[in-house]
Amino acid sequence: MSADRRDNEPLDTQSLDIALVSEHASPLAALGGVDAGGQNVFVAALATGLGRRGHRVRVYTRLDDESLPEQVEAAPGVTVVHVPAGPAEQLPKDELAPHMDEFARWMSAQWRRDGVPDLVHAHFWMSGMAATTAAEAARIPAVQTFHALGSVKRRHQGLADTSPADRLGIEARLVGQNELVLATCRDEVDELMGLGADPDRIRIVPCGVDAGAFAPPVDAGPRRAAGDPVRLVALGRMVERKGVDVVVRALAQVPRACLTVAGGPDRAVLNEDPEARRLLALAEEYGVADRLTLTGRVGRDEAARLLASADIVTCTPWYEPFGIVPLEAMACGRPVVGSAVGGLLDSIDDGTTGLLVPPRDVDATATAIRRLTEDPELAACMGRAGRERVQRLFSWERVAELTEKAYREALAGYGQTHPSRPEATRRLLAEHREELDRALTTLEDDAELLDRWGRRLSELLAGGGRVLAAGNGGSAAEAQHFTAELVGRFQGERRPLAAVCLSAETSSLTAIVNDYGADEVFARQVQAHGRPGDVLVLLSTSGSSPNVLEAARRARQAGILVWALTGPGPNPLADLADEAVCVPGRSTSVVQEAHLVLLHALCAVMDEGFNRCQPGPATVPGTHRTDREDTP
Ligand SMILES: O=C(CO)[C@@H](O)[C@H](O)[C@H](O)[C@H](O)COP(=O)(O)O
Ligand SMILES: [Zn+2]
Repeated sequence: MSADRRDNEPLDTQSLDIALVSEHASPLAALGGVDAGGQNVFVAALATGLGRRGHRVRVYTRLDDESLPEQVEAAPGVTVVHVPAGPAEQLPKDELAPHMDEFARWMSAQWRRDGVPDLVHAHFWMSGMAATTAAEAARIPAVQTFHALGSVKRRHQGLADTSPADRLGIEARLVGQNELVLATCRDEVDELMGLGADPDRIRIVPCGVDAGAFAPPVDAGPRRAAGDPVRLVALGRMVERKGVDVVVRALAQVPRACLTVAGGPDRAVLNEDPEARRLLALAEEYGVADRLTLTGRVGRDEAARLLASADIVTCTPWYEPFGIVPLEAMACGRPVVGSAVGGLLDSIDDGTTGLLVPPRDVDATATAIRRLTEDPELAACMGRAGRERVQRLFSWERVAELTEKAYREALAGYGQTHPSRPEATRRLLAEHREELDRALTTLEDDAELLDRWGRRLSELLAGGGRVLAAGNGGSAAEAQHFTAELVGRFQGERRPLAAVCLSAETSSLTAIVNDYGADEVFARQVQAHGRPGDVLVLLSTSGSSPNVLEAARRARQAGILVWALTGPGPNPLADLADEAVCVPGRSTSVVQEAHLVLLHALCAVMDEGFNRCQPGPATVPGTHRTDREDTP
């Protein structure tokens, strides 16, 4: 249900209809318990959390297997929608961007069919491409979580970065297009500002951890006898930037420690993995090979058990957008030695729940590990503080709550800058009225002149003289409106008066344009119909239309009085005319409307003067209706 349709419900409590877009990372992978990446877990936990808070959540993810149904009810209030965009097969992430337009079109059509959500929240830059396109068409706010930024990846990976070349530009554009950008940590806020983000439109919503699945061991007996080796655990993908080599090198300086590295490909093929081989070779080189174990891929339960079994969890990446492992380690009640980068700066409370060390600094890493191994009390205390910290700050419930708060702010902000259609029209009318009001107020300064014109007209017309009027476009209509008031009647009965609208003479106009050129259209008619002493009323908002200026010149040559109604002065027509009223309106429409008010006022003054010169009803034979006051 879109916000437009619920204007009466308070924005801070109504349940929301939310679209999450996660183009490559389906929450079903995480909800099904299959090994899933960080974004799958995040989107699944967020969707479930929002569903639990009473919102309707639709998660849009790419159909990458044609046997999948279009929609899956994934959790209470949560539907996963498979979007056909590109081939229905798994594609590398770097090949998905060209399919995002199709993704947006399909999603827009589905919204038209099944209801437009209140807002859309995209995860990762490519989802943002689809989400912002669909949001703009549906007039709803878009919110973006990048999870990882191309600029950071490029900085750290250089040529090894295989992202599409336009990723950085698109991320910078998304930063401006979204109502709010959700950063997962303070470090990301700085990165976003580097991309040009307005700090007022960034909110921090961290990643969360399931402190039920990741928990300290139930058996809390004595962990380690004096002299037992210290157990270090590192968990993560088997890639160089995770910096596990730093810990391998540090082992040489921490004689009693052994390191278990979990993650990467299946154990069976681990020795084909380049990073695994590099680590093993390094361990040989440093003489610590007997203290290094690589387990290969582990499931979630196994990962939780491993972390809980550690004395210290190490997490020493070169860079890390957020980093979920420190949260999982803290949830397991373990102290963490982590690099002082990215999200780790927020998740690890340095000196309280773990120790931060500069990235790629072997000596500092070894020192930190030794400090904790030499002081098991401190390590235990940090472990307890870590668990308390994740329960307080990094629960998925809190993530859902912070996200919901951001959504409501996005909706309120969007409501200010993108009012609903009737509201926008109401504002337009109010602004127009104000401008018109200002213009009409200044007309009161011209009361004396109008009065003079009115009296002059009544004398002229009573004495058999003639009024000519002309203008272009809207002003042509005003001119015609004016002459109709004179030839017909304005408010009361009187005889018909001689008034000709030159811009209403279609045959003459076309013939003159055709035979003499556009500048002559009014001038030639002035020559034809005007007599010395007559009045020519010329209307022009710009005061500079050549055909109107030419008419003014010709009239003055013929001894015809020229009165001009124009927009803001000075202008050429006002200069050429005998007298002019220049309306100080900014818009043409206000000037035109003010001209009509002026002409009606002129008719009123004229009628009043005319009736004084020639009192009594119309003297012209023929039928006339007295039940109507003003025909035009
Ligand atoms: O009514 C409008 C705009 O509100 C137009 O038709 C407008 O009158 C035309 O563009 C005229 O050609 C403008 O001429 P002028 O008022 O500058 O002499
Ligand atoms: Zn107009």
